[in-house]
Amino acid sequence: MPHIYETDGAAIYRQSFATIRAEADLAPFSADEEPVAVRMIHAAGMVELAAHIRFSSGFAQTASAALADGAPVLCDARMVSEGITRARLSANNPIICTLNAPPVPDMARAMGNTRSAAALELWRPHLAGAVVAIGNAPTALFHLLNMLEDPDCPRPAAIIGCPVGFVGAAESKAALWAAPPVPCCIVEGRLGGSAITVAAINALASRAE
Ligand SMILES: C/C1=C2N=C(/C=C3N=C(/C(C)=C4\N[C@@](C)([C@@H]5N=C1[C@](C)(CCC(=O)O)[C@H]5CC(=O)O)[C@@](C)(CC(=O)O)[C@@H]4CCC(=O)O)[C@@](C)(CC(=O)O)[C@@H]\3CCC(=O)O)C(C)(C)[C@@H]/2CCC(=O)O
Repeated sequence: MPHIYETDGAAIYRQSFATIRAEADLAPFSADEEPVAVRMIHAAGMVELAAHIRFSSGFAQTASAALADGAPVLCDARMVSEGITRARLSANNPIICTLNAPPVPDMARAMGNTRSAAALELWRPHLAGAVVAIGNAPTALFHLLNMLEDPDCPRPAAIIGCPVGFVGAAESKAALWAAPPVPCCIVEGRLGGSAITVAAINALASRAE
């Protein structure tokens, strides 16, 4: 007997989002934040994620407006940069991931840091007004926060800080949340990851359409 399953992509999305809205506690989110949270939950397949998502005041509006204005999206990993749905970005926004740029391994050795962190040094010319999407590397988020301690470092418009894992993820996000240099979104604790981060960008980009 062949397996019977839903084959209509739009119907699958409709059913997923209806399930999330029925099962997740979305009450803490504003009207601007809710579609972003729903899409992050969708990417994680986990309605309990809702309890760990935090938006600083004005984040969703600021990030959406920056995307609508053509802000670059700066990504820590290729998994993030490749996941962004280009068609949702109405302003042909540059999507930049410097992780695999040729100088990065030498820079990392010289800095005594990871490639993920060293790659952010190449963001400097693109940082002003950008939307930052960190979905993998805790060291990238820590390094960004250190860069932004310098008042001369250009400011991004908004930061999605959702690195995942057991070493530095919770701590880097707690540091961002404790003193956000610009509006930000985090997933508290060990949870996070590239897919959740991409989902947030894709939701914010859709709002800008
Ligand atoms: C310590 C690292 C962690 N990586 C995690 C999870 C995942 N990483 C994947 C992949 C394919 C990549 N991770 C690198 C970014 C690589 N990962 C690291 C680093 C060693 C250090 C980062 C940090 O601690 O901040 C980092 C290398 C570096 O020097 O910066 C990656 C570049 C490694 C590589 O392939 O060379 C690569 C990114 C590729 C890209 O997209 O551009 C995973 C898919 C794991 C796998 O391959 O099995 C997975 C993806 C998770 C996600 O959703 O993004 C952690 C868990 C973040 C971990 C840091 C914390 C910890 O608890 O260990």
